[in-house]
Amino acid sequence: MPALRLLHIEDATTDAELVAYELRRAGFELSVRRVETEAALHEALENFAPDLVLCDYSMPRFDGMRALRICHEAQPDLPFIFVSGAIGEETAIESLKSGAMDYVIKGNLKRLPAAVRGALERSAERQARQRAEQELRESSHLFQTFMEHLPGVALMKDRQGRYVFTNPGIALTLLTGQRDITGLTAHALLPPPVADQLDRVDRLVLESRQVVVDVQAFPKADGGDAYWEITKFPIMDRQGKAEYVGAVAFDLTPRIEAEEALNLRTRAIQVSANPILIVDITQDHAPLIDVNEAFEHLTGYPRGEVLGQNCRFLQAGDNAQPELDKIRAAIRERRAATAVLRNYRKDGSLFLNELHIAPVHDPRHGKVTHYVGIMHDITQIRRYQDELEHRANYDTLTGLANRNLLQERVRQAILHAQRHALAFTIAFIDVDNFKRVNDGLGHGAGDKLLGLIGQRIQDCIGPGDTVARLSGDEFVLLLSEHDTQSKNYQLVQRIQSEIAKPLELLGRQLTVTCSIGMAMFPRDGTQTEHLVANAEAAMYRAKAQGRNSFQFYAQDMNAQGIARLSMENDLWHALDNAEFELHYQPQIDLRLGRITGMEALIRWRHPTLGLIPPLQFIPLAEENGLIVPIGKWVLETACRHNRQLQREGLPPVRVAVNLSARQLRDGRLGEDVRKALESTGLAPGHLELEVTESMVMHDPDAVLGILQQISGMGVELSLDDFGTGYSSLAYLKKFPIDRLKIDQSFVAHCTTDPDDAAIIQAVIALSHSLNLLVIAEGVETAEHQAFLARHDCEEGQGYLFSKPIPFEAMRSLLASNPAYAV
Ligand SMILES: Nc1nc2c(ncn2[C@@H]2O[C@@H]3COP(=O)(O)O[C@H]4[C@@H](O)[C@H](n5cnc6c(=O)[nH]c(N)nc65)O[C@@H]4COP(=O)(O)O[C@H]3[C@H]2O)c(=O)[nH]1
Repeated sequence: MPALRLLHIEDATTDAELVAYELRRAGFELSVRRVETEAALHEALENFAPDLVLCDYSMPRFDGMRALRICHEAQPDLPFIFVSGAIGEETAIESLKSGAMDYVIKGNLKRLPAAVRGALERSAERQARQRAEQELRESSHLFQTFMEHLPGVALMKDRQGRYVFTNPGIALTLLTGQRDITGLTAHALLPPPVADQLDRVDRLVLESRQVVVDVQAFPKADGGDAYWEITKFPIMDRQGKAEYVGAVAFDLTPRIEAEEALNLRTRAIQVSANPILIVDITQDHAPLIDVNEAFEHLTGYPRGEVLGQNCRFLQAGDNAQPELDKIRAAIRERRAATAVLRNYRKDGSLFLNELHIAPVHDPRHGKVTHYVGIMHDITQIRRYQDELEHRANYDTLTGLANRNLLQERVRQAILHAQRHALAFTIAFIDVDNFKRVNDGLGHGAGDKLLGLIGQRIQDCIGPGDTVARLSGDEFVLLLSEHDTQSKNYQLVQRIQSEIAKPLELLGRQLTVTCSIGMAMFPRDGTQTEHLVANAEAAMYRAKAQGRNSFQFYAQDMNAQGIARLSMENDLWHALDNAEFELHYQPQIDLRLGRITGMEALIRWRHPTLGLIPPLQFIPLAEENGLIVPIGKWVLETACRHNRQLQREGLPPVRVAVNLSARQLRDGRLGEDVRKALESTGLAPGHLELEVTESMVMHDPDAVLGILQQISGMGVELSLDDFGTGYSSLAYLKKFPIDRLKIDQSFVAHCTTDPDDAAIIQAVIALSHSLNLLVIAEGVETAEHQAFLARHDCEEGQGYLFSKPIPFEAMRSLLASNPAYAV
C-alpha cells in the first residue's frame, strides 16, 4: 500500500507533527507536505498530488475557508478535513456545507484517524460513482450515435406492443415521418393489416423466445410498397422473462428492384431472337457460362452441353480462319470486335456467324472479366448477296461473265499489263445469221444455241481468260496471255472450227459460223471501251468480208464502225417513229410515151441526218433482220398508195416493190403479200415485186416455191439488176418471171460502149424469146431512150422522165397524164 500523501495547511509545526504522530500511530503510512501560505498551497496542489488535505481553520497568514475553496476548485473530489481549535458549531456546519468532509478539534485528535478513513472512503466511493456515471454517459453516447447511423430500423417494444425505443430510421417505415413514437403502438401508426402482422410476429417471438426473420410490406407515400426484412428477437429481464421484443429491419426494396431489373435483363437475353453467349475470361480456358435459347436453336447444342466449354467447339476443327484473329486480338486488348466466322451446328452443318463481342467490366475493380457475344446467322444474307453479285456479274442465259464483270476484268488486265509492260487481246465474236435460227426455230432454240456456243468458246480458252456475253449473239473474250497475232490466229482458228461443228437443235442438224474481230492492248487501245469497240469494228469488217472469217483491228475501221453502230441503233426505232417514206419513180411505155408503172423506193427521214438513201441502210437492215418488218411496211404502203390513186380516178398503173433476200427466205412473204392486197383492196395485177438475180440464184429451189405462190396470186414479178450476175437464162425459164430489168450500168454506156449495147440487145432478144417483157433502168438521155426503143425494149425508167419523187408529187404527175416524147 503506497504511503498516504498528506498535505497539511498549518502554521504551527508542533501541531503538524502531533497530527502526523497520531495518524502514524493509527497505522497510516504518510508522506507529508506542510504549507502555510496560499502560494505554497497552489504549488503543492500542482506538484505534490495529495490524497488528503488537513487544514487549520484560522492561521495568521492564511484563511482555512479560502484554502478549502482553492482545493475544491483545483480538485473537487480531494478529501478535505479541518483540524483546528474550537471554531463553534455554526462555523463547523458552514465549513461542511462548503465541501469539507469533516471537522476534528485539535484537542481531540484521537478522532482524527477515523475521520481520515471515513473521508478517504467516501471520496473513493464518490470517484467510483463518478467513473461509472461517466462510463454510462459514454456508452450511451456511443449507442445513440450507432443507432442514429444504423442504415435501417432498430426498435424495442414491450409486451403490450408499445414502442420503448426506436432509432431515427423508424420514420422510414412509417407514413407519418414521426420520430418520437415512444409509448405508441403499431396500430396508432400503421394501417391495420400491417400493424396486425407486426403484432403477430411479436407474439411469436415472445412466446417462442426465438429469433424470427420476416419480410413485411409497408405502404409508401407515393403508392406501392416498400419491403423490409425484419429480424425480431426476445429481450429478457433479469428474471429471464421475455419482456421486450427487439427488432432490426433493413429495406429490401432496392435489392428487390435490382433483382427484378436483373431478372428482366436475364429474361430479355433468354428470349432475344439473337443467339447470345457469355464467356468468363478470368478462367484459363474461357468457358461459356451462359447461352440463351436462340443459341440452342441456332447451333443445335443444348445449354447443359456447352456450359463450361470453350466456344471453340463451334469451329469444329475449321480453325484456319483469318477472322478468328480479329476476335483473339480484341480479347487480348480487352475491346469489342465484329467478325464473320464459319461455325458448325451440332449436326455438322455450316453457318456463317457474324459475331459481335463486347467486354464486360467488373464494377469493383474495373477489370474485364467476361465477354458477351451476340451471334447473327448471316448464311442466308450472304447467299443472297452472292446471288446478287452473281447476277450482277454473270449472264443468266449462258452462265458466262456479263458486261459488268468483263469491264472489271479488262480494267484489271490493263493495270496488270501496264505494270509489267505486257500485251493482251480482246476478241469480239458475233454469231453469223443468228437471227435466222432465232426467228426460224424460236427463242428457246436460240437461247440453247447461245448456251452451246458459249460453252464451245469457253472450251477453247485458257483458265486465266474470260469469256463474256454482251448481248444477243455477241461474245467478248479477254485473252490475257495473247500478246502476239500468231497466238490469236491459232486461237481464232480453233474457236471457229469448234463453233462450226454440227450441232443438234430441236432434232435438226445445224451448223453455225461466227465472225471474229480482235484488238490488242496497248496497240489498239488503252481503255476498256476502246478495246471492245475496236474489236467490234474488226468483227464487222470480218462480217463484211463474208461469214466465218476474222479480222485484226486496223485504225481506219473506227469511224466507220461508230457511224454504223449509231445508225443501227437508230434504225431500230425508225419504223416506230414513222421515219420511213416512199418515193416513186415512174416507169414509161417507150412506144406510147405513157406512164405504165412506178417503182416504190424507200427513204429514211432521219431526225438529225436528214434524208438517207436506201443503199446506206438497207444492207444494215438486211444484216440485223429489220428488213423484214421494213419490207412489210413498204409493201403495205405501196399497195395503199396505188389503190388510193386509183380511187381518186387516176389512170391505173402498176407499182413495183423491191424485195430483199431475207424477205424471200422469211417464209411469211406470201402471207404478207396477200394481206397487203386484201387490206388495201389493190388488184394483184397492179402489184409487181422485184427480186434480184443474185437472190434467186443463191438458193433457186427454195425461192421457186415462194415465187410460184406469189405469181399464182396474180402478182407480177420482175428480175432486177439483170446482167450483173451470172444467171443462166435457161435456168430462168423455170421461174414465173414476167419482166426483166436491165441494170442501169449497161444502159449508161449503151450508146458509147458497143459491148454494153450488144449485151442489151442480146438480153432483149432472149427475154422476148422467153416471153418476158423488158424494162431498162437508168434512162438518162433521149439517146438512151431511142436506143432502147429501137431494140424493142418495152419500158424504161430514169432521170430522163423523172427522178424518184414523193407520193404527192407522183399523184400530181399522174394527174397531169404526161405524154413523153417517143
Ligand atoms: N444514176 C441513176 N440512178 C437512177 C436513175 N433512175 C433511177 N435511179 C436510181 O436507181 C435505183 C433503182 O433502184 P434499184 O436498182 O431497185 O436499187 C434500189 C433497191 O435495190 C434498194 N431499195 C430501194 N427501195 C427499197 C425497198 O423498199 N426495199 C428494198 N429491199 N430495197 C430497196 O435500194 C436501191 C437504191 O435505191 P435508190 O437509191 O432509190 O436508187 C434507185 C433510183 O433512184 C437514173 O436515171 N440514173
